[in-house]
Amino acid sequence: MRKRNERRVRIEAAFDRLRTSIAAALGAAENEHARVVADRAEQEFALRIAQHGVAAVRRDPAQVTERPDDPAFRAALNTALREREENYAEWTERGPDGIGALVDAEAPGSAGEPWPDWLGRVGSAQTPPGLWRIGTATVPDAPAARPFPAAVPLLDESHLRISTGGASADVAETLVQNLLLRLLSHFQPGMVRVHVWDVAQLTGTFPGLYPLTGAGLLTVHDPTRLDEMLEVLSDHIRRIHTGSLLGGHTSLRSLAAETGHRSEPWRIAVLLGNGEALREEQQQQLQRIARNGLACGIQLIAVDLTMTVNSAVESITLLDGEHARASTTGPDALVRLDDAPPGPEISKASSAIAEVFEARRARVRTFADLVPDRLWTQRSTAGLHAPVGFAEGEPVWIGLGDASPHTLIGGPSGSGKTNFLYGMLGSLAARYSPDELELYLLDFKEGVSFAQFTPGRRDPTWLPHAQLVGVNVNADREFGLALLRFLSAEMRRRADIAKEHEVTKLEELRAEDPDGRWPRIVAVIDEFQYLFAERDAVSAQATTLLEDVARRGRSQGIHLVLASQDVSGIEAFWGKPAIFEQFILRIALPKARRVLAETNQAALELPRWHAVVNHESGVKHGNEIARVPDATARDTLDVLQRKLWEQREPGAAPPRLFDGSHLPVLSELADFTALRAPARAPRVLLGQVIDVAGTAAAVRLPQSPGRNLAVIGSVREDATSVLGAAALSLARQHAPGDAEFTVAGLLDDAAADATATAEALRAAGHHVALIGMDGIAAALADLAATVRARTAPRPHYLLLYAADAAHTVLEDKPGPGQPSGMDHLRTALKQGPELGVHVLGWWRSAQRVKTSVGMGPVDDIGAWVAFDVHGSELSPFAAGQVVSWSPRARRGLFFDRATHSRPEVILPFDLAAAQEATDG
Ligand SMILES: Nc1ncnc2c1ncn2[C@@H]1O[C@H](COP(=O)(O)OP(=O)(O)OP(=O)(O)O)[C@@H](O)[C@H]1O
Repeated sequence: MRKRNERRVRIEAAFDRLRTSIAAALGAAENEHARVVADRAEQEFALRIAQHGVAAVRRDPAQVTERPDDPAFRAALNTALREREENYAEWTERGPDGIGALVDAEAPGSAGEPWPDWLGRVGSAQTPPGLWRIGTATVPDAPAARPFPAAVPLLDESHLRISTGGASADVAETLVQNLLLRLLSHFQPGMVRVHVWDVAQLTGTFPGLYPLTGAGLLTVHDPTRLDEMLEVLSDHIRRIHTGSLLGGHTSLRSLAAETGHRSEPWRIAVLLGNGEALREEQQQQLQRIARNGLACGIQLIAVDLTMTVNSAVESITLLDGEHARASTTGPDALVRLDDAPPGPEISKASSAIAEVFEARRARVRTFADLVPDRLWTQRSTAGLHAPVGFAEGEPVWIGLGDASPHTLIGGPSGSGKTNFLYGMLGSLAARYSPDELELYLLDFKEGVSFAQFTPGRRDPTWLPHAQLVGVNVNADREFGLALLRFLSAEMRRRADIAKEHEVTKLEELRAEDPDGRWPRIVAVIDEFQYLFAERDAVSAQATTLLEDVARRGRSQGIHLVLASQDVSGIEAFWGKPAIFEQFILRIALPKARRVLAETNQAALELPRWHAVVNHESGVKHGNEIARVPDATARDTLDVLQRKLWEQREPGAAPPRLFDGSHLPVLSELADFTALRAPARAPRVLLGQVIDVAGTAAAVRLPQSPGRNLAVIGSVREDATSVLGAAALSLARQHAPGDAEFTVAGLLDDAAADATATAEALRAAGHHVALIGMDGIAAALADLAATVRARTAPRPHYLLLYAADAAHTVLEDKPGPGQPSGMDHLRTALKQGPELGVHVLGWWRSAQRVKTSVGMGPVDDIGAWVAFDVHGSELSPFAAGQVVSWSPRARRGLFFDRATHSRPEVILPFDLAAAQEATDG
């Protein structure tokens, strides 16, 4: 952008210099006049020479004197010539060459070179040159009338007005046709579209360009239907303002500078008038088009049309069949217009352009065509733009930004929704670096569709933009909540920092903090309807969070992409227009229902592997139909991913993978490896919370009442995993000998687990008493005695593997009036924690815990993890609150009175894998 502006300033300055040096030269000649008057004999002549112009008098002295040999005349003429030379010296020396060099630089290829060098060759440029050549100029009054090229700025810069003056209409037509040929030949075919309205004739204008009509590159409007053409142009302006330019850009040019591609062709409207005024309403409409058109790529070339425009306009006035004056070269330069190429050459060139355009339109575009030549060149400051498919060979783009913050994608199973997402993600990831775009990808479908973005055994690459990938989460709706919660928190964080900079939006924040890293975030949730699958607390929370992110994400650069087989049944959407309305970009795959507006049936007629892309909330006039390339096949997205991966920052971390079908491995968890001895209030890891960071679920065991842990449930694997993880984490937080462990295996089935735990603790150097059913009563009696005597010398952890299995044994009293084993257990539970004695026990049902701890409130169990226990049985353990929990395989519910307001779902660890890892 800056470069363009500099270029423009340079061009304007050069032309200003040209005009002022010519004007100065002429002005100086006028001053001369005054001086000469004082010197009589010579003066008389000098005066008349000045009046006629020195060049003219030299050509024809008879204008001034009948005696050209008169010494006074000669002296006056010589003086005038010498002074003219002096005045023009700077221009003569530098002017023509300077302008020549400028035009060379600013009008490359077909914009400036003679037609034999380019006519017939099809252009490929994407960005417009600053100048377009019209002919050769000279300044006749200059002492050495050296020629220099004459050119005008056009596209995005200014309109052009041509007056035929004394010349015939043909001359104007040739001039316009030359310019059109230069324009059409410069760019990739299709980038320039021409509309012609000729008041004088129905056909016959620009016959050489006719081959372009069939391809739709040239539209000739009926002389009586100017309104129609003006309406077409106005429509384009309206559409561009409400579409492409909604994201805050004021022109297609600045948008293109940002996105690296021109999203709309230039439309050149040639109006050939006859000098008569247009009707008032046409005049007004034309003025509106002139005013707003340049920003939207609409360029007027008006010949003999009386109109006042208050936007940039250059003008050319024809003088005769060959010459003209142009506003860029000023009134003193005479422009000899370039000749037209021969007619057959013009037709041939037009046909070539039309053919290439048709071929482009017809060619089969693949995933590779979605990938730009240069990767990671776009900046996401104002939004994200990427092509997702093709219409008639040309890319169809999507935009995520202030104007269309979020996307809803619908399509029944097999319609290619996942494939569409792949194409879209690939196209975005190829354009924006990971510093400009971060991806959070979540798939509720069974299967592993997004897993390919994480490193795997066969393919170690990953998508560097991906921060988080969640697969097989259909049973873990909480993971969807976790993602929404994360987005909501990130949104708040961004808003707070923006506020510190006294701005409100990400775009402004980026301007204020140019060195900061502020990527846009795209969060994709495939089959998001699972989030709302049940009428429960998860759905309710999801609705609230979704509303928050959907409404406020826009200004913080956080974009949601929600995809679903069927959006019709999602109450959260239909019942909450406030959410739905934020999803302005709609993508409908064949047979998708309700993604588009109700009256918009486009998806029903869509052929296979096509999509309706609609940036206008699904209303019909926003439909763009795109053919979607295959992004699922081999050598498509996988190849791109490898390329992007190779470009990643050194040290970049792979995305976190949450795979609902796998359990986390304790030894791989940063929360585990960070545990250190000595710890005053050890952190006991029990499993993993379902959140974006993969945080461990942990309880602290300070020396205070109630800090015991109950694991409740009948499934051995789950319960022993929690106890094992707890023991291993405690082992890391005490130096050998600083703590005591008693591990009680009270159930045959769990004996091996208890032994494994004891061995792991011993391996870490700790003192462990491993006991069975026969030793439990004595061990409890000892522990209770220590507690009662308040003499516990060091922390002591009692790990009970199936505490309830010992109930009968513990209920025995050694003698009348003496406390039972159960009494000792209760003493340890109640009074132990404040002395550093903690019970971590597994009970096989909620009722059995109650039997152990006695009736009344269960204050002594400060934290618990429950597995196959129904929510209703758990409320006494959660301070009486209603616990809604339907047990599911390999998931537990965790509650810690000290930190939780309500229980949360956790995944137990896969301890066998941890063991293998340690062994390995
Ligand atoms: N544009 C396309 N061109 C060629 N093949 C495609 C295209 N889109 C999808 N396919 C193929 O069609 C099949 C189904 O596509 P995809 O998995 O994307 O559909 P879906 O709508 O996500 O279905 P589901 O929800 O059942 O997974 C895949 O085998 C994929 O390779």
